[in-house]
Amino acid sequence: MATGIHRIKVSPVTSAAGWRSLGSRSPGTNSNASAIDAAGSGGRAAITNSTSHVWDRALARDASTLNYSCVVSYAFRCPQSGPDMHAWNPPPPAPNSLMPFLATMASKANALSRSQAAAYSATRPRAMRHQQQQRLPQSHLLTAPPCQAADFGGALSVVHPYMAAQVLQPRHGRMRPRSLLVNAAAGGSTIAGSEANPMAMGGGDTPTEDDDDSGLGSGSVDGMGISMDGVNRSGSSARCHTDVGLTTKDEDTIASIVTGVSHGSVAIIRVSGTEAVSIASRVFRPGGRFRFGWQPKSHRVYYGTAVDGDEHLLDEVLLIVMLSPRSYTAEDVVEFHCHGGGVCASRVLRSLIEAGARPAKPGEFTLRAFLNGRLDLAQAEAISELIGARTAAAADSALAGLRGGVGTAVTDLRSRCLDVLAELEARLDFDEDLPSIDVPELKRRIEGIQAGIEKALRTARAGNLLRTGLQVAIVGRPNVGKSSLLNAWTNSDRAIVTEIAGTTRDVLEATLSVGGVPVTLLDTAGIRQSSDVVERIGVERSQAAAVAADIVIMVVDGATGWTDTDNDIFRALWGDGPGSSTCKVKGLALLVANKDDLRAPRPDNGAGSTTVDFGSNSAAISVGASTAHIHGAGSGAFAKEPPLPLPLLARETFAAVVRTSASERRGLEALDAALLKLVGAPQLASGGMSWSVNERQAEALVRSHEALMRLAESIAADMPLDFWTIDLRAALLALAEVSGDEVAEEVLDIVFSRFCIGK
Ligand SMILES: Nc1nc2c(ncn2[C@@H]2O[C@H](COP(=O)(O)OP(=O)(O)OP(=O)(O)O)[C@@H](O)[C@H]2O)c(=O)[nH]1
Ligand SMILES: [Mg+2]
Repeated sequence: MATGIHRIKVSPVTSAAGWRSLGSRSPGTNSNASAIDAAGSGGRAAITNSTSHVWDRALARDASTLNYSCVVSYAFRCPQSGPDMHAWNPPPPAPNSLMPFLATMASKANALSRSQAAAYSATRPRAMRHQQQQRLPQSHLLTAPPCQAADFGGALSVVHPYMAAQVLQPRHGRMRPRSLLVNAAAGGSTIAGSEANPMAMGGGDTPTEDDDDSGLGSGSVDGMGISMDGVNRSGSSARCHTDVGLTTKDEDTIASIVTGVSHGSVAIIRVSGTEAVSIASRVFRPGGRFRFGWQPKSHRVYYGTAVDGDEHLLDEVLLIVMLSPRSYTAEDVVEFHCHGGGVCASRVLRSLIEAGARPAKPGEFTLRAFLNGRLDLAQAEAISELIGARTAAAADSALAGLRGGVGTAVTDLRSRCLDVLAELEARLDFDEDLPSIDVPELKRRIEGIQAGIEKALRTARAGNLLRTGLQVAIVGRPNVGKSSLLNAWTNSDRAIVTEIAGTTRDVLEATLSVGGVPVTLLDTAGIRQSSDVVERIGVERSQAAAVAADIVIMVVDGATGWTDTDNDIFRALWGDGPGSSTCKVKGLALLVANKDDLRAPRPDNGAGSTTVDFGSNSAAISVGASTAHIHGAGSGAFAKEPPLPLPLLARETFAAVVRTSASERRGLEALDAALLKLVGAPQLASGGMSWSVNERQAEALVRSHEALMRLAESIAADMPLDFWTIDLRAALLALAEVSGDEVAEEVLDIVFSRFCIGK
């Protein structure tokens, strides 16, 4: 018994470090600690033996279940009568400040129809089996009148999270990680609720006057990761914090320049936190009619000046106030729009820091947005990707993620998993009451979820290509037209081109977008034996570039064909072919036969055409309206004699031969197509794409998929139901990591450390 709450803290699905970070706060110093203390010690101590059993088991069960359903269960009883009055030690802001919240929950619960209630009636946890005699009908459970203080007391029970999730839908955005689940069942009244999105309580993106005045949405409950902040309504809308307990969210007001450091005409400084307005007021001097008195209103722009502590003028500025929760961080935010160029913004920022703000750490604004429930983790990552996007397709993909693409897909998969879990749990709890499980149907549902995961995983490759791009090294002997090809492909004069062999000495970079994939082209020095020290170093660098590249394009002179020198270069790089111990190149390989314009016309293949012959694994595709053709081929070699006679090893190494004329800018479309086909992303060529999962998300999805595979094995082996639920919960947990509903502090650190300062 002594482990009630603490057992939850170290439950296998919850970051132990996360809970420790909450629990380590000294009791009484803040509402978190008070609430935990009340529930963890005082509350437990006050419960009678028989009820304690229910309490303890129910909490322990729900701690694991709820974690999977974005809900942290926090059952409590209010000190309405008897010794429970003393259970809250020290008395937290509850119950009075909790009442408006509970009233909201009750009215939401009341809104749920009886039929829905009946549908979920079987989902109550096993703990309630012990209460069957006193069990309230579900309709009663959900049609309790709005809560009054007197309604609390009596036996405790916990409502199944699945039902709780149905009871409360956030008005904005998605369900958030930390939720409240309260069910004080006795004396005829029951409240069931789950605080999902803090926005749902205190308003969201667009709070209405009603929201501000109702008093119902003002509180947030802080305990077990749920905030119970006092609400300051002086001029601002409700402030709702959800401390996820994973990364400690400090209460500092932070400031940073959020625009780039390069010279622009405007620089923006963002200040975020509870003191944002007061700190900004110490620096900002309003002009015009506000000169003699200024009470900032949300989402208004004010003109004025910024000053330092000695009232020295620093800059003329525009000030935008965005009060919580209608801001990027969901905190009070003030932005200073200064003159660009660095100096003005730096001086204003310094003044803000002297006035009490703290410099923001990298990614801290977005971290706060995540912690405050403004974004899920996948959306936060999408912001970082959007900022770093190098092509329009990459930006499109990041935008799709930012608008909830990944999160929505994963939420759907999770809710399907939860449906299955609820059914299994119900069989565990009420096996005598319910029909047995339809195993073939269950298998079908699990396969459906697996298919959904696989579909999400299929986006990973294209997403990765868009995010990281490709390094493509162009190698070959001198004078074959490598630099000319780079210039033609990038439509630039980046590289020096002369008829002198050995013109390029160093590795030269140029970027381009190939069907939306960001490509970094590396032009290299022509590879040959040389007594010239500088050229020798250049050749070494060429080889090093080829070794490190994702794709190596070897250029030969298409008019003269494959020569002995080409063969030497090929052997130096690929040795006895890919996979052999002598092969240095790790990436994929393409062969370009340049100077196609100089090639003598052949009866079967006019000089104006460009032919791409793929080796193994390629199907016939046509490349737009160009004259290029890509032929399917047999295994491991060109199906028919390629347009360029090659030794067998070369045929097996290069996935395709592309004929180009750099000087006439021909064959470049075919080169694009060959490159995209080589990396398996021809669909990107059509431009734009939907969301994609990143590496971290893909890894979690793979774990979820594996857990479902284990579940399928458990079913096939006719293992007990308990085993099935273990695997299903593991699958759910992995899915929760994608959106950040359950995520370790270290993961958050890694994700947000990738951001730059000011984001
Ligand atoms: N006719 C014709 N000439 C080309 C073509 N591509 C390049 N050339 C010419 O070939 C010569 C060498 O071109 P570069 O691009 O400098 O060749 P490179 O492979 O970079 O040579 P190095 O830098 O010395 O290794 C120049 O005179 C180009 O004008 C082509 O497609 N057709
Ligand atoms: Mg060159």
